[in-house]
Amino acid sequence: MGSNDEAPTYTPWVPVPNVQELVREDPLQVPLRYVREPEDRPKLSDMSHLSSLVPVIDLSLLLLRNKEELNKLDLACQDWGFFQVVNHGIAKQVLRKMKDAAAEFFELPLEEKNKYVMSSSDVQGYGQAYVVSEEQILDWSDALILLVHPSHYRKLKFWPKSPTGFQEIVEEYSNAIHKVATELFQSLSLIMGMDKDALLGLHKQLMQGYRVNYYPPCSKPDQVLGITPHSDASTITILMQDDDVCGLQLVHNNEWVPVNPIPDALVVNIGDIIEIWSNGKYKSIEHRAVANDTKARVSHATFITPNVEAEIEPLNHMIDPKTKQQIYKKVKYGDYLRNSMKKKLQGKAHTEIAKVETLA
Ligand SMILES: O=C(O)CCC(=O)C(=O)O
Ligand SMILES: [Fe+2]
Repeated sequence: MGSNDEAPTYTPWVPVPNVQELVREDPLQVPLRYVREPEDRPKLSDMSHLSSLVPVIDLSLLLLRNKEELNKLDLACQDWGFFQVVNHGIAKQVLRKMKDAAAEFFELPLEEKNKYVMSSSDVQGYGQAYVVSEEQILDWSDALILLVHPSHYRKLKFWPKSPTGFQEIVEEYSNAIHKVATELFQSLSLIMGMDKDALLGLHKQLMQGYRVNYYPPCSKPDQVLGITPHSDASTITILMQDDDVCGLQLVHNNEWVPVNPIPDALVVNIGDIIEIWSNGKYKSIEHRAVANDTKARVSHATFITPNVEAEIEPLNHMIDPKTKQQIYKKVKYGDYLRNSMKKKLQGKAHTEIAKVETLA
């Protein structure tokens, strides 16, 4: 990791094939290194009725400090670690422009996209992140990852110049998401028993990363995963999904529950850092994406995180005064992030570094 002024890098990654290109060459091939163990394969039976259970939060009500909505948020963070946000105030046109620009980018020829290819020692750029060994089973997806805030972390050489206006729309979309994130932080601060500005302050200087995931269609969707089950090493993640292609699933009561898109809504999930600050009261839930055999899916994840220099530990007032039991210990966010990025995605394994060891 570099000094305070340099963008985090952390890697190196093992280079692997471009999945979109594999499918372009032969839509029927599914190389063995993508095939999951039987117990990890998705059941593609229709579970979409469960999706309606995922909480839906109205941000305009949160901004009015509506008690019922704050209560709903509290339960969503405890029971689900996930919710969909409606009335978030971002113009449909901004969402549309971001979706169109990203879709156009992924349709470019490989040599054009490879102008922005992630080098093996970086987290920014176009490629396949979290591949750390030749042996690991690979995800059925490609991604473009950009650090957006703080702005001196931006490496503009990775910001696509094509399609025209891509950089401007990333900026506009990211600013709009940033506003939603800070508004959500106010309500999260309140339900965590703090002053409305407390969470933002705990970030020191907030970092924001943007990751566009591209999941090509797969001829054997029941044998692969678009993205391996994981929790996010963020404070919160704000995800924009396609309006008509499903794929995201979360764990709830030991079942994989799909999070089907509500048009123009945003999906928010609680990341590991809120789980740590709240000493486990609010959960960073494992999620994954499944592939389908008909249509490519694109998702846009914005990771909001503390500064690499910020020290993270359970908030005093969130530790039970009777038991004083602390699940997590103090960790520097940069160390936490570096640890999580040098491992393959594997559920919540990367959170162990912040756990208090318990005597067996
Ligand atoms: O594509 C999705 O729905 C999930 C993406 C995701 O979990 C991530 O980028 O961390
Ligand atoms: Fe995620």
